[in-house]
Amino acid sequence: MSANTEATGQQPSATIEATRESAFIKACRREPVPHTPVWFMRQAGRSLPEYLKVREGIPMLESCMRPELVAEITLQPVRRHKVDAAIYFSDIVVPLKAIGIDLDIKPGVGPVVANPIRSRADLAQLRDLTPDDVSYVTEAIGLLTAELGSTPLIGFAGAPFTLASYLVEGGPSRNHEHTKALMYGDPQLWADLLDRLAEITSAFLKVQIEAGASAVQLFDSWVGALAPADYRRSVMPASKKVFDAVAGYGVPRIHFGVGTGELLGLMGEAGADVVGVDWRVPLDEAARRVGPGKALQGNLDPAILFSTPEAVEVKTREVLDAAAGLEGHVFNLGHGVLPTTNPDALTRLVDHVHTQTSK
Ligand SMILES: Cc1c2[nH]c(c1CCC(=O)O)Cc1[nH]c(c(CCC(=O)O)c1C)Cc1[nH]c(c(CCC(=O)O)c1C)Cc1[nH]c(c(C)c1CCC(=O)O)C2
Repeated sequence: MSANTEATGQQPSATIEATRESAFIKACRREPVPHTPVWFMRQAGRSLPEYLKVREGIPMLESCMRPELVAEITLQPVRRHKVDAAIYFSDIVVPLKAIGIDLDIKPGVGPVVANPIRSRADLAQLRDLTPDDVSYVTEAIGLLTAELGSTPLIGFAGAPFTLASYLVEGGPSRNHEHTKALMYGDPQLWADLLDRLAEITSAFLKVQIEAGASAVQLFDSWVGALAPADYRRSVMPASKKVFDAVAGYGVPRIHFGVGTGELLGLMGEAGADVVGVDWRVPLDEAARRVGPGKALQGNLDPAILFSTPEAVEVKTREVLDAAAGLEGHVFNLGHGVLPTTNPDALTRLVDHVHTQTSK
């Protein structure tokens, strides 16, 4: 293990202190809250006209490397919607770009990798990530925490499986055929690939926490493609390595994937403090699957926001009722905000959850 991915067990930074009493951090820690905290995956982005304006003419990856722009985009949904946490504006492929992988984010498509990783020789593309590779992240988080005060900033990274899926397929994939071919056909190469990605991901999360992020979310968006036995054997060790690497900081660790109803218990076991749930499994049932000692995050269907305000309130009530007996609940959508969502529906939803749950 390289020096920069060892758990440090450092004292909490000033930012961790400043945000400790926030509803979001308290819910993650399963402590009593003044109201149910709310944030949205993909809350910064194309649903906001102010985002489209500042991004005009700037390619996605370039925008992730400009600290002032990152700070502005990250703050936009906090100002507009009054969400309880900010999420750092970036993308899961940013650390891969930072270590020199030839990739781009194509509008309307997603990450596209020039030279997919499918052989042992291809592994040489993956070198260690150092803080110097992502100095713009440290700089942007410094700007952000100064602005955010007691509002927590969530740092994030892609989990080893989801990153591997982009690297092996060469781009977005519905069936993950090359990824699964490698996973089943060359288990040792697969394990080595995921272990390298776990090292890079751990280093990237540490940079964010040391710069001032007061929680982290590991996105394993596409891992729902796997059966539990395969997850346990071929993915969980690498995800666990990431969670273990940042355990010493004491910041809440959130783990999220889509279509992961059958994996929720294992995803908690991998080391998360908070398990993210998509809209397919009600939160009370998710709590039974995850077991005690974890908070849950979720899980309103993002598509419901295209319906009437009354329908949104009915579905929100269902989520809050299912969450009533949980040890800790962070309200979120079951996946990211869809790009054509009316931002007013999001603002209304934050206010509605706050008023419905205020003690
Ligand atoms: C799988 C995944 C990716 N990126 C991410 C994931 C995991 C979350 C998930 O499951 O949705 C994570 C991500 N990507 C982005 C964020 C921003 C922070 C936030 O507000 O949540 C986060 C957390 C910005 C982005 N990442 C991307 C955009 C759109 C680019 C643009 O605005 O031009 C944004 C705002 C590009 C991207 N990057 C990726 C996809 C699928 C896309 C969308 C492609 C498209 O529809 O254009 C890969």
